[in-house]
Amino acid sequence: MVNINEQFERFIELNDITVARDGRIILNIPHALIPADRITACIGPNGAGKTTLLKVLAGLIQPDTGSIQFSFGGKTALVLHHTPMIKASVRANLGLVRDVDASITDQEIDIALKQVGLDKLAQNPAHKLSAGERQKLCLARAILQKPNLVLLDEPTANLDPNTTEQVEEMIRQFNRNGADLLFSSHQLAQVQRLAKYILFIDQGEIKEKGPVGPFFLNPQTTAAKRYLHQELITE
Ligand SMILES: Nc1ncnc2c1ncn2[C@@H]1O[C@H](COP(=O)(O)OP(=O)(O)OP(=O)(O)O)[C@@H](O)[C@H]1O
Repeated sequence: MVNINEQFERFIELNDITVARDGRIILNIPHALIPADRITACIGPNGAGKTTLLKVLAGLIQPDTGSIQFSFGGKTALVLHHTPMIKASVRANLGLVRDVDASITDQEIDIALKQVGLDKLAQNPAHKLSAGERQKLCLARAILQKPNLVLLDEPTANLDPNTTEQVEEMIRQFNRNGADLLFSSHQLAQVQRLAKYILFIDQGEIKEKGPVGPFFLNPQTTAAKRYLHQELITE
């Protein structure tokens, strides 16, 4: 693992983290500082452990061993893809966020709907939304939680280029409004457009991390070199 004298304003410190499933260790992080003061991308092959890491950071999965410390408030919101919707309106689905924070007002819900461009669809049935609209609804849910750190699992998977651009702009807006983000992605061009920092995960381990530019120019590990090479020829 490469560590270039890193200093983060806000960070998450992981110590001795392991997650095992079916007798196999799927996440193994002896020690890592993960920045929470910028947009960070988590990349790596299928099955590397990216979603598992995001879920651990969001508190959705309890690791089998180890500890996690936030240097800040630690309020996170996790946006997964394939989030199920209840058979009710877009607005009602968004209102479910009150389970997390009962103080969220109707007015805040209206503002969030507008921010993600779903205000015209507010009364439509949420389970009939397109993939892109669904993702925007999930982003609105995250906005309403006023998190310090937003965790996004493949935020533009299965979205067309236009909707991808809209979602990317929402991510930037989130960041401009003061939230920092950690997202996983298989789209390296997107990673370069959005992220300042990279976590490269392979076989459940953070094999490499650092600023985006040097990582793409000069990856240090064989695993990262191989991954970048394969992704770039198929992208
Ligand atoms: N609940 C579970 N039970 C058994 N195995 C699991 C479970 N959750 C994850 N895994 C396994 O752990 C590994 C890491 O999964 P994870 O979803 O974190 O990978 P990923 O990097 O997000 O992959 P992808 O890019 O394909 O989404 C995979 O091999 C997966 O099959």
